[in-house]
Amino acid sequence: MELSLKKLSQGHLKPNNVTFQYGTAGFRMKASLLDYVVFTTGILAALRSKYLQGKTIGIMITASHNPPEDNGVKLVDPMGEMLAQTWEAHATTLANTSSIEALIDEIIKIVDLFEIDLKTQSSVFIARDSRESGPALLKSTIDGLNVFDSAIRDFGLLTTPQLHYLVRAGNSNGSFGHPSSEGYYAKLSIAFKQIYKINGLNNKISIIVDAANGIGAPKVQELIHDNILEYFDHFLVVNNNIENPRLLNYNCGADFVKTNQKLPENIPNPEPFNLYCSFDGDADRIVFYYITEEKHFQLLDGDKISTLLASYFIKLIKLTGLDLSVGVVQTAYANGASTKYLSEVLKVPVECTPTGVKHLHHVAQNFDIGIYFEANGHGTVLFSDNLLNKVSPTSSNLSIKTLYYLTELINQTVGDAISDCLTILLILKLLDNGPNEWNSNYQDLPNKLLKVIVNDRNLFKTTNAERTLVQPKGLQMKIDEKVNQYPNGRSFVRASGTEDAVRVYAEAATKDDSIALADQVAELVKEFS
Ligand SMILES: CC(=O)N[C@H]1[C@@H](OP(=O)(O)O)O[C@H](CO)[C@@H](O)[C@@H]1O
Ligand SMILES: [Mg+2]
Repeated sequence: MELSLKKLSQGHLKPNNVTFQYGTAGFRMKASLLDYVVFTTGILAALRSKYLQGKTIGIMITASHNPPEDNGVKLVDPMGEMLAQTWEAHATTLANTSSIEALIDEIIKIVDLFEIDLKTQSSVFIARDSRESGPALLKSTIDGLNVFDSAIRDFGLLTTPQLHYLVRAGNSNGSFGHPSSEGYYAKLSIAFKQIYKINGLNNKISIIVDAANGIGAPKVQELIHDNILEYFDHFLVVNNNIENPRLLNYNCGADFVKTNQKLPENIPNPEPFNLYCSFDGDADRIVFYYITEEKHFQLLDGDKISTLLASYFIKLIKLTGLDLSVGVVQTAYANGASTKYLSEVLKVPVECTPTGVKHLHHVAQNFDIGIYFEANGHGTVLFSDNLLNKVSPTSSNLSIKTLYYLTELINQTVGDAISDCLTILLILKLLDNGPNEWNSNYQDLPNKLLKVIVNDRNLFKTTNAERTLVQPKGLQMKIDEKVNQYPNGRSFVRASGTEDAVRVYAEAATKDDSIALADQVAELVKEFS
């Protein structure tokens, strides 16, 4: 190991004065700083695979919705989940070693701690999004993997959820689907066709997809054009230019639409009540939207997606006659009106977790149907083994059959813009709803999200799923005083896990109040930092 490490580490140096942290979504920052990080992450992926008796681990090189000059890397565990939290610290430690000797020491510590048998062959699947820096970072990652002579399959350009699917398929002996892009398309499109056909749907589907000029563009086109185009009246992908990497996420994409609450660029002649959706740069997030007769923009975000899914699954479960639990998991950023609608109207249990899909995913596993979405559109539905044992494609009950195919259509490893898109489009048809009916189930409370730059965001510590500050001392009390001045007021403050900033969220009965409350809380944050 030492010899190959010395040889392979040449050219990969830790930049001075930077501290790396495996955060909410792996490592993410300016691509120019990442060479050493991807090298050490390659090493860690190989170690993790060896530790798990040679099961395949995934490496995704992406910075999602960040600007084109950024990049990042995250690891995928064998069942398609995010890297186990206990290993995040080891990823951080390796990335912060500042000499080969220190790196060797840390590797040996991990090998000893987990009693890893280095003779076990490691296996890794790797993919990247469309960023310009991707190929060079891929090469450095492979150098890291080769320190331990890993079996590597490079899948080239993929969406993040495709890689999650492939890793799980690669570890599941065919029971999850074929471990190839074709296997992914086949699984989704077969389920889509079956749901459409067995339910006797005959209205065709229309959708315009804004793909953020990211990798979702060619992938959703491949899936739909090659497999299910005959079910669409109108299917168009805009912002589909991945040839010019500078356009990625620029004035388009899920994050732009959610943050600015307006149409992305390049939507041709927007028509009232047409349904649109936006992916983010690596296609693991989706938000929908439409415009009204008066040309008002209406956002159907992660909270609206959750509520649509919950109301549909509650109806479906009744028709199956099965005894199955349904629950929804949100974060503190979920609009208060959505939480109220879910618990008071739909009467489903709603859980709140800290930000980051790994937290939501974990809690969603407590239900037979665990629906989780962050407000920004990242989420999916998980189905329990109990449920999977009760559904079958050969059932004589149409609802049980439909439920079976939904478990195939929905990517249970992670939020998946393409899979979520197909699922929502079908559910709208099954409920015979248009975007306006979907949007009418509750009205969002006006809200405002702000970023405050502070000297040290680590001073801000929270509890109660990030809704209450415990540090700096005294700040929470001041926030509560402000909140109490506004009808339906709610506000909380937390340090971002992906950016060097503190986020302030506020909602209130009117737009002006939500802005005023956010501004006042932001002022308090500055005072206390
Ligand atoms: C308010 C917000 O949207 N936060 C995002 C953002 O996390 P922060 O820890 O807030 O920076 O990026 C995460 C990773 O993509 C995503 O999971 C999360 O929802
Ligand atoms: Mg993303």
